[in-house]
Amino acid sequence: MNGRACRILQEGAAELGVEISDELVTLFSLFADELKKWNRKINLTAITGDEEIALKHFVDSLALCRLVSGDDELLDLGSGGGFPVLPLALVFPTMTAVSVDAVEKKIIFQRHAARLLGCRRFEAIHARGEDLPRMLERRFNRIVSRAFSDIPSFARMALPLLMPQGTIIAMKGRGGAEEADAARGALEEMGLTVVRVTEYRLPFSGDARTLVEIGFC
Ligand SMILES: C[S@@+](CC[C@H](N)C(=O)[O-])C[C@H]1O[C@@H](n2cnc3c(N)ncnc32)[C@H](O)[C@@H]1O
Repeated sequence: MNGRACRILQEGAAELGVEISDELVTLFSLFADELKKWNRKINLTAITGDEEIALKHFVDSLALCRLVSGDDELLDLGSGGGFPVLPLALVFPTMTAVSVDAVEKKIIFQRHAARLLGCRRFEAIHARGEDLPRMLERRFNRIVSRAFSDIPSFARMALPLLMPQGTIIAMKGRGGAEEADAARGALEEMGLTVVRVTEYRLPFSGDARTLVEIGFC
């Protein structure tokens, strides 16, 4: 990752209240290089430039840091090239992180990247989210997704995997608050409610972002 991208990562994360040490910058840089290398052969992401990766994948994913912790058992549904789960696993090495995607080559990339980056408490599973409750006994206290599906479909998929005190967090762009409002009826039918909606801007670009937190009624 070039010098400007490293600055975007560190300064952008700092704006979101996340400190990225020089050691972590090296790991993120390694991650970006592998993402670019694999992306030439398999389609992982449309975001391919260093600065864009730093901002739209890394900093964007790290906005979740304010809502998760190193004690969490986190599940990322529809994680693609590993977002937001791998940046979170890097910042919180004690977090137990499980990543799921329906496309096997993306999961193979994530396993490779996690090994390279030393994310020991990370597991990537090739599956459809709908099939997970039949495949896994374990449950999670944070279930997250970015650019995955509409809120009711995501919540329906996450619900059987959620611990009683847990929360579901949807990372949304502009219009996330309206989407959360429109989802309230469907969520109530599942025994869920919107706990909090946080609107903010992505550093540097100023793009609108929304975090929608959902919990049990
Ligand atoms: C638009 S991508 C977003 C990837 C990543 N979360 C990100 O923000 O960069 C959506 C991902 O969800 C995966 N996906 C779609 N439906 C799925 C399902 N039912 N179960 C698991 N993964 C699914 C796709 O394979 C794809 O990688």
